[in-house]
Amino acid sequence: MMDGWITRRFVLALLTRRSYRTTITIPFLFNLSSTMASLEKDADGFYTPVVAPAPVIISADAATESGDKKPGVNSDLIDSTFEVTVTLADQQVDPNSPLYSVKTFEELGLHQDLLKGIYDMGFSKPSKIQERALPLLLSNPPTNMIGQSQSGTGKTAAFVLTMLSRVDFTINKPQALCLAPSRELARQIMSVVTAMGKFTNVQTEYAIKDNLPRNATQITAHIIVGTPGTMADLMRRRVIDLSEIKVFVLDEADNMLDQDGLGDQTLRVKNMLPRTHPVQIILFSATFPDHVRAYSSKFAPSANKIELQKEELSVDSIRQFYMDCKNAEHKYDILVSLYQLLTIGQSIIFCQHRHTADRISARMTAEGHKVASLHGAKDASERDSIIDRFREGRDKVLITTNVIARGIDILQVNMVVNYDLPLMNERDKSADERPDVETYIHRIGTSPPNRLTTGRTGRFGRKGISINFVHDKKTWLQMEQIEKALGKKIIRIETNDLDEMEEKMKKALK
Ligand SMILES: Nc1ncnc2c1ncn2[C@@H]1O[C@H](COP(=O)(O)OP(=O)(O)OP(=O)(O)O)[C@@H](O)[C@H]1O
Repeated sequence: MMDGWITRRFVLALLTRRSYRTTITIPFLFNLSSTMASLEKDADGFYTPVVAPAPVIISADAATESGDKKPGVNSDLIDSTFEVTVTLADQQVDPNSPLYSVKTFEELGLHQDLLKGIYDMGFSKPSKIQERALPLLLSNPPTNMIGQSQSGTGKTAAFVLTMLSRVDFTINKPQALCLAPSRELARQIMSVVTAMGKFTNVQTEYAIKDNLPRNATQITAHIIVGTPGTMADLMRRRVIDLSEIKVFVLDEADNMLDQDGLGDQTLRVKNMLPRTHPVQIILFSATFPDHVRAYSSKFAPSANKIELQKEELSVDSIRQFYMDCKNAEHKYDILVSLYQLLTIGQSIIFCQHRHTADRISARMTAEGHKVASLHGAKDASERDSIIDRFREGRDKVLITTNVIARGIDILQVNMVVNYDLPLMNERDKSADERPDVETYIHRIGTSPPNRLTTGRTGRFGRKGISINFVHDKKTWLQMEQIEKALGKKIIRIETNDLDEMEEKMKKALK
């Protein structure tokens, strides 16, 4: 299913392409209408529209900034063509107030220890989304936030900074909770918490499987990052004292709220939050399909909304290829023949099933290739060491399932292979064989290498390519649907001409 929002953006982008390149701003009428009407789930589980107040929409300019770069830092993140749309919850306030935009971290009035942490991470100034999101996230009284921007635009840093700045370090109780869809992503987020909080006294704890002893009685850490099932369990057993919780963050929020996926667990966590005082709810994701978008407004009521969109979304796109394999077995042969290319940088191979990932990795290993496989059936410590080895570059090829399709930030990854295309039925265990376009976007990203970052490939202006394997009419049609939804041609590469294949790919990676 394609997010209509992205399709509309695409059409709009085509119509207004010149404007995007200038400082002219374009109010997003489509978004206006989608935020004005939210949906409510009725007893049968269907969504019906309820009318919400019209938002005030302000747009930041779309100018590309120049100069003021700190060499060696992720400057693409800072200097990018962009469009930010802010929808303020409080319609009485002046949306053009400079209070709602900052150009430096100093303007945010952060504690010196936090500023030190930020600079120590090499950040010289806020990214585009941070410029607009941070003043809103940090303002008092705390207001909920629903934020959407592509992978790698600085969302994690924004919500981590919010959690850290709201913690009272003199109180040894949990004060911020953050949920992510996988332990790998929770660990990645925690690494940002510890890096940014390096000069503070922040205490942290994981709420991920097998991290705490079963008989753990009390967590006193200030910030807890985890996955929804384990977080809910620790809350239910009162291992987490909730009395001082001030912030509740969902990363990859659309995934976390999806009724067919983690939605129930996430809701359980939310329902256990204290009602004695307000808790700031922060939702961030790169994608918000329409049905989740509506639900998210109920989950985080009266939220400020912020969206950042790069002009290239779905228009130019990352280099995407497909290979027409003869049958399922031929996919394996092709993958093996790609091995040299896969190890130029690092690669992630996505499969539909855990057993496929294991089978391919066992066969490739037996044939002398060095690959690793990671999926949800592996035990916790094994998962940690596999992703750590991959992060450190000790393994170059990772064969996996959708478990790490979202949010994993590994700079060296420049190739993604969709050994199996992502399908809707992987999300909801249904018989729905339509392609899952959101997951596809998360797996590979969809913009060209010159955007600030993409999904797993091409982050920070590095080049990246994706290759889709199709092997019959059904898979070909599924890929065609993805192609149509993204509005970008996926180029065929012959599977019988290895030299041409290598040449094309090397050229794409240059
Ligand atoms: N202000 C900044 N200046 C420089 N680098 C930054 C800044 N903010 C974030 N980064 C870096 O940019 C990269 C992407 O940021 P971050 O992980 O916060 O993005 P994201 O939008 O959360 O991505 P994803 O959707 O994939 O989780 C990280 O390596 C981070 O350290």
